[in-house]
Amino acid sequence: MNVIFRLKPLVFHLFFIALVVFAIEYSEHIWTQYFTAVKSTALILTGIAIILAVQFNHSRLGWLSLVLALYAINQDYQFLALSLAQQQVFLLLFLACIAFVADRGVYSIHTLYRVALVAALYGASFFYPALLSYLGTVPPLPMIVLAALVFTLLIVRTALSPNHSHMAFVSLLVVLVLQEMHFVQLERYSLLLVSSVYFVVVILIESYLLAYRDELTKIPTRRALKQLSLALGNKYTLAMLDIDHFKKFNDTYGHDIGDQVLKLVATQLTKVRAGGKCFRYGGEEFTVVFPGKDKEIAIAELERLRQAIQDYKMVIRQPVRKSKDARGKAKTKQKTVSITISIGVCQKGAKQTFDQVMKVADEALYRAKKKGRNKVSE
Ligand SMILES: Nc1nc2c(ncn2[C@@H]2O[C@H](COP(=O)(O)OP(=O)(O)OP(=O)(O)O)[C@@H](O)[C@H]2O)c(=O)[nH]1
Repeated sequence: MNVIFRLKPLVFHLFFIALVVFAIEYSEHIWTQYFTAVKSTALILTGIAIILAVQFNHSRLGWLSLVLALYAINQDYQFLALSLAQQQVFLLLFLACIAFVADRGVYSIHTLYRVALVAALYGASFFYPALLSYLGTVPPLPMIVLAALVFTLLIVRTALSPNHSHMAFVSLLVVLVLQEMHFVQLERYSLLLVSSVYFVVVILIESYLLAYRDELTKIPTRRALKQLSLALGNKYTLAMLDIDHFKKFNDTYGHDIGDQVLKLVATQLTKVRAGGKCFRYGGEEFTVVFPGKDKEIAIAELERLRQAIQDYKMVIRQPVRKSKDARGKAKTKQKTVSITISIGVCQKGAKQTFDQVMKVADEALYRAKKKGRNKVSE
């Protein structure tokens, strides 16, 4: 179930690339008159994709753009000395490998490793037909089998680490297979156009998420809160939330369990109703903003959240010191703990700036702590 949830954004990727592919395919007859313009546009966009990939540390998408550009240019100049089948094998193998290496800076030794990888895959695809005839199998079945294998690998990789780059690899593979099966018939430069537009979008989305979404809790960051503050009207209520005795929790159970607590609280906060928007302000502090809402509505909702977090029983596994089970593994015991949060609320007053509203909410939070914690204060 969790795996399906992780792969959910892949549907949007496939939908987006299908849209771009079919839009280009169905307008290709118009474009053919301007083929030189299509070529130049595809190459320019590939250049932009590569520059963005290098700039925003998405080198794998940069490498993929470069390989696709070589694949397209090879149509005119045949410098790769590979048959069509060999080129397809090369692309499939490259997709499989690039998904399993990390994004690395271009000005590092890793660039040499990537060049070596490309050279090794070139060799592998060169000898692929010889290998097939040695094994006695007949194309094109092995190509489809290879594609299915690579597809499985990419899906596993995406499920393990569901980022947009991995989803882009899967989507591109789907397009290549559809192309191979003649469901779509894009010119190579049109394919390059599709992939470069797609990669630019993916790099921009990834960079946006990096800046505006918290890596640990996956909720918007303080920077996103600042952004929202510029768009808020004159009426809103803001709450500052802080986990109680979090330092003690960290010291007792360790930083990893502390991180789990942060994730748990964030998950509960994302269930906020009444139009509330939650943010990780920093450390163990969160902010919830209710645009257009009076504080009475916000307080009722915050009370509900406070109660929900208090009622949630978190199970912690702790190693029992020096005890081992029959297989020699360290024994663990389970413990259930409750987390509580304190909340300070402020409704924007006339002429109050966003920073002033935050300051007042922070002072209210301080009072909630003083009153014994696990409280909403205004
Ligand atoms: N595990 C983990 N701990 C963090 C993170 N960010 C901040 N902290 C810890 O949060 C703790 C904050 O502690 P304090 O500010 O003293 O507050 P507190 O212990 O919650 O006490 P009260 O707020 O008074 O109830 C510190 O120990 C930080 O190390 C994080 O991302 N992960």
